[in-house]
Amino acid sequence: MKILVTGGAGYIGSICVEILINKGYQVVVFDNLSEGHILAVDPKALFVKGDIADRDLLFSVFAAEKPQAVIHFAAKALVSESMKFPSLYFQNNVAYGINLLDALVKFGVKRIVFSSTCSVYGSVNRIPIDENVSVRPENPYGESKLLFEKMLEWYRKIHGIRPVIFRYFNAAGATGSHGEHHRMETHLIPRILQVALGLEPKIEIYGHDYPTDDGTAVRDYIHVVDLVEAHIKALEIPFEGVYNLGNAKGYSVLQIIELSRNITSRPIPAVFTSRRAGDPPILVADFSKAFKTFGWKPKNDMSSIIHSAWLWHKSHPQGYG
Ligand SMILES: NC(=O)c1ccc[n+]([C@@H]2O[C@H](COP(=O)([O-])OP(=O)(O)OC[C@H]3O[C@@H](n4cnc5c(N)ncnc54)[C@H](O)[C@@H]3O)[C@@H](O)[C@H]2O)c1
Ligand SMILES: O=c1ccn([C@@H]2O[C@H](COP(=O)(O)OP(=O)(O)O[C@H]3O[C@H](CO)[C@@H](O)[C@H](O)[C@H]3O)[C@@H](O)[C@H]2O)c(=O)[nH]1
Repeated sequence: MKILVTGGAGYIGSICVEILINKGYQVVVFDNLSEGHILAVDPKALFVKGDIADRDLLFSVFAAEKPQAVIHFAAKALVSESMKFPSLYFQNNVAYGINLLDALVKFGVKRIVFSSTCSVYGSVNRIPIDENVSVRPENPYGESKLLFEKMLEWYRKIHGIRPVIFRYFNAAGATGSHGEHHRMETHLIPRILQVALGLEPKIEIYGHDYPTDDGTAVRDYIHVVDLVEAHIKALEIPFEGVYNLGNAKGYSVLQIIELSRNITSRPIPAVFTSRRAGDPPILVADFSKAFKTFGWKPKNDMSSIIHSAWLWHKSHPQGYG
């Protein structure tokens, strides 16, 4: 089976490509390298440097390669950036995405797996969050993902596309060869590990007045390999719909720092600063719909997530260079 992976040079996409190739899939990666890295792309995949804004190039790749399914990771994916530059998010994640949806229709590709996010929920009263909780995004990033979900639903009704929408909670962790490397790293775990490696002096904790046990924000971290397993199931089993993917366990920023100190045996200095705009206080998944529908559940706990990330950061202190 041949799969087109948009954003396959990025963090989650490159690990998905690695695992797809190991399982014997043929893979075409389509990525503009705005954030991803060519060295993150498995050499057994066909790599096309392109932007999903480029409708002609995208259509020519569909015509030449005839993929049977698409996994759509390509996106701008930072909550904080979206609070400064909403236009980037609506353009990249919504407007340009229309080219991809039209390509599915034109070339008769029915299957698309879409990377959505728990940011569609915003601040919620009920924890853990299941898929029936009302969606009220609190940042343009979450809104842009919700808009793409809605477009998928219309293409499903009108064109018979069979979408699977995965709302990931916080992806983290690494494989032996692939890990998280963003040019301007903003994510909590890689930043903590940069401090552990001595590349940064301290970790800033954004906010200590949240309505949580220790006052810092709580997230549900999910191992990237567990996320990828759900995508493989979506290629192998004909289910559709919207599914939360998380660990169903919340960890505060302080708890993540403490666990990282234990795992790395490094001191990891930390300081409190103000809240980051757009960040909800608590996001924790109820993933029982995914379990009931296609038998998915995460295998990795918080310690193994941080441990795998630590091994990768130690062996790749400059990431992909
Ligand atoms: N990392 C998380 O915790 C998380 C959580 C929820 C959802 N997601 C979603 O998962 C997906 C992957 O996230 P990630 O953390 O790997 O991000 P990433 O930034 O590492 O990867 C995104 C990739 O898409 C590429 N890209 C961006 N815009 C493009 C365009 N217009 N045309 C072609 N390529 C383009 C980038 O170069 C990059 O390689 C995103 O859609 C993100 O919204 C991520
Ligand atoms: O230096 C830092 C970095 C982060 N945080 C906090 O740590 C938590 C996690 O932040 P981060 O790792 O940046 O992830 P999120 O902002 O939660 O966003 C990620 O997780 C979302 C799902 O929750 C995805 O949709 C996004 O694409 C992905 O970037 C948040 O409360 C941040 O305020 C800090 O306190 N200090």
